Amino acid sequence: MSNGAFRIPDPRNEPVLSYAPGTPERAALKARLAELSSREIEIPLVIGGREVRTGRIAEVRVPHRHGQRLARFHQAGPAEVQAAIEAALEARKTWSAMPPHDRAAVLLKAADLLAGPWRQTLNAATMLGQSKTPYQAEIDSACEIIDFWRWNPHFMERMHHDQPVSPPGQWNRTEYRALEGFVFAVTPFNFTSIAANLPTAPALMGNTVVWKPASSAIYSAWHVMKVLEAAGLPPGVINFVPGPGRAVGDPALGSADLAGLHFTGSTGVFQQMWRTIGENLPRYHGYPRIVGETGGKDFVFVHPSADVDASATALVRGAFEYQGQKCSAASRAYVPESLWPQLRERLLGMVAEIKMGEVEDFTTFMGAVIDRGAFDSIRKHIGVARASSQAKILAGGGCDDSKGFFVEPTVIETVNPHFKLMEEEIFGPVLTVYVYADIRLDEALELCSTTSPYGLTGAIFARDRDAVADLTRRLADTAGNFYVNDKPTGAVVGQQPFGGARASGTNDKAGSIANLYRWVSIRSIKETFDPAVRFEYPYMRER
Ligand SMILES: NC(=O)c1ccc[n+]([C@@H]2O[C@H](COP(=O)([O-])OP(=O)(O)OC[C@H]3O[C@@H](n4cnc5c(N)ncnc54)[C@H](O)[C@@H]3O)[C@@H](O)[C@H]2O)c1
Ligand SMILES: N[C@@H](CCC=O)C(=O)O
Repeated sequence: MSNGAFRIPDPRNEPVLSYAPGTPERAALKARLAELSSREIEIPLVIGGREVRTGRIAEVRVPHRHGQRLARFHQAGPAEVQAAIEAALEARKTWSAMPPHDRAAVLLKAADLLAGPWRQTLNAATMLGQSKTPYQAEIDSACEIIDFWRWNPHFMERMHHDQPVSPPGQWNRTEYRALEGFVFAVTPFNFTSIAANLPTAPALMGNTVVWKPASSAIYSAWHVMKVLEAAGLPPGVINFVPGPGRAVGDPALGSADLAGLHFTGSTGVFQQMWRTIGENLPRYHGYPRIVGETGGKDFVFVHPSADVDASATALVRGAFEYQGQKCSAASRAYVPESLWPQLRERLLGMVAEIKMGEVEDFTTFMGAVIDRGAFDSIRKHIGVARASSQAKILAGGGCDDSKGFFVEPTVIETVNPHFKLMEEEIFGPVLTVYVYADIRLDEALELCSTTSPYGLTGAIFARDRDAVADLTRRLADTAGNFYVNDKPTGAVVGQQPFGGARASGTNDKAGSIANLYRWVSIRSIKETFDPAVRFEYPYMRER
């Protein structure tokens, strides 16, 4: 493998299109939505570049109109996983040896295709398959993927430029080799961009990948695969193996050739996979790299000096955009009693204006939650609040699954800072607020820091600079992505590298050089130009 000599085009963030009335992108997106919605497709596995049909079929339905089937997809089992591993190992022989700029070119071209002719296909697929509004689709399935595919090549170039010193007579080199084996990428339903990044970041570094997308996001994942193929990704570099978690996960994690796991999803699944890897350790050729970004119980902490309108807006956007199904979503808030009457009025006023419905209606702010399982789990959590004397539902609380999986934006106030809904990830449009006495600010900060096991995102609102500095320091371990006077969602590649610690993951920051370092096995090469030809050292001489 050669590090090559090349210069990657300077990355820039893809502009977010507005989709305002009269814009060409709005017309193009509507047309694509109509086209995709009008026909059902069949989705195969892709192993070694070949489509594979297993006949073990599952369905993709539109979450906001579950009577509509979008696709039927074939599911992998152990035999197909084994075939995918073999295809990955075969492809590794040429892909890992390919000059890095050639590998980068595939992603750069895919980014251009997505910024251009493929943009509305992937946006429409994400809207239909995952119930995202045009804006939520645009920031995810267009801009964030394009950013990953432009910034990661730039980070790879920076990495390759990091070389050791060479004293006279020597040349020391650092070679950034691919891991030996295959990388298993396992992706969640809620971000098409994460589905695109988890297999492609290791692939960029020369690895070959077995990719298991989430069953509830197969439709957009399939289109990601098609963009990559259109960009010239060679067969076998990324193998697409949808299927039930364990049916795909167990044989992949049990393979002696497992070199890495690139996971995003829930904390429980990640911990189970880590345990399995630990148990399988004796059979692996090496120590698999484990990168996992998982759940959150993300907070907004409002200081008595905060701007009320800005705090309320951040709570609404942070808690309810994409139906609260972001790992970064604001799901607990700490508000001082001095501001609560005003803040509650602003918050509930905005919530009352939220329109929820079919996302093809461009006036909606929220769509449906992903599936029956999510709907039932969120409804159960709301039921806990309804049944408790320690909590009061201030807005929303309604759930309706007659046509789609709709859950109203829900605001709950609790007098118990350890109420279940202040501690557990719900992954739905539910915000729980704890009102603290202004004079007990210190205690409230301590609660904020220690209440949940997670450490993903958090936001503080304050105008007083001393307070900003103090809260930033005191909440240092609470969030891998920390926001001052902004909502805790919406990280941008190249601007706010994303990831959390504590139970939220390994914090390897997707879309950053830190993440790419996890997908290389460094070789140090020392070349001596004038090698020693006698074994004695000068101190051994008599004179
Ligand atoms: N921290 C982050 O960056 C981040 C980003 C997005 C989502 N998330 C988290 O993801 C969760 C929501 O996504 P989800 O519902 O898709 O998560 P999930 O854990 O249910 O599923 C994630 C993936 O793991 C697969 N899976 C499940 N069991 C498996 C097994 N035994 N072996 C192999 N694969 C298995 C699933 O099929 C899916 O592809 C939330 O907890 C959210 O906070 C975190
Ligand atoms: N990176 C996204 C969250 C990804 C998790 O779901 C954000 O910053 O809102």
